[in-house]
Amino acid sequence: MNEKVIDIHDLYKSFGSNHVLRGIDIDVHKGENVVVLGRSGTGKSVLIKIIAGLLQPDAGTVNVLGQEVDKLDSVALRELRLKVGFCFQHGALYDSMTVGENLAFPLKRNTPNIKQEQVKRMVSVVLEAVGLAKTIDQMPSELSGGQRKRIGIARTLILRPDIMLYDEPTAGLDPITCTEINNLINEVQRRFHTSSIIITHDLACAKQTGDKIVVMKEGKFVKQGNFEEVFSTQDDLIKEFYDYNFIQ
Ligand SMILES: Nc1ncnc2c1ncn2[C@@H]1O[C@H](COP(=O)(O)OP(=O)(O)OP(=O)(O)O)[C@@H](O)[C@H]1O
Repeated sequence: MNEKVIDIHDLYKSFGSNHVLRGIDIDVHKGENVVVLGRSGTGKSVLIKIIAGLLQPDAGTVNVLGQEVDKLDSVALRELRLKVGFCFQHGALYDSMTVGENLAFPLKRNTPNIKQEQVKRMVSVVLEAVGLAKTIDQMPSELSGGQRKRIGIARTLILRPDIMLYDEPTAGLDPITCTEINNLINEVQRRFHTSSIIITHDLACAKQTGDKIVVMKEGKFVKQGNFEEVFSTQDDLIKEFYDYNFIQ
């Protein structure tokens, strides 16, 4: 786990007078799952949008897979984005397409000459990887919340990204389904050798998926380490966060 796939130093981002990120340092090594834990509005989504090149930083360096994201031209940025998979909170599936069509869509858009046979094969590989092979002809509206999340992950995986960015992967799910999604995140890490940033305010998700956890408050990281290291502290900020999750 030595190679760094994400290396961020002294990152700042404001929207007008709203100073969202105030000097963030973070690195993610190859094959590592890093959880960014923080309450609503602390800037977690802004952070991963900057990593994905969807937002520009105001100051600091953002190196992703050896490239400075904010210095890339549009062609290079597009290429980099293919290697950085963004799993949106609500799956972002097209309601008018079947599951199979939803999965084929990013493949066809990014590799226009791809053969239909190969599309079929890759769709079935990712569907099988998320445990939903039987849903291929179903519409998204027929799926449960947990199934939609799984299909959202499959749709990101189909482009075989090196990095997965998960935005609140367990939001709105019951505890058992949360555990299933957390297991899937770990399975994706093992099977597809991805490195991940998982942003969440769910402590169970952090505990189950995080090789490293960073706790974010008001645009800064206030603590980092493995779960036990982070939560063994008497620090009021951390205790407040633990209490907020009601798992003592
Ligand atoms: N494009 C934008 N323009 C203006 N302000 C923004 C923009 N994106 C985010 N913000 C602001 O940045 C702050 C942090 O938002 P962000 O979505 O990163 O929080 P979060 O920690 O991910 O919270 P949540 O868990 O609720 O998603 C908020 O005050 C939000 O209003």
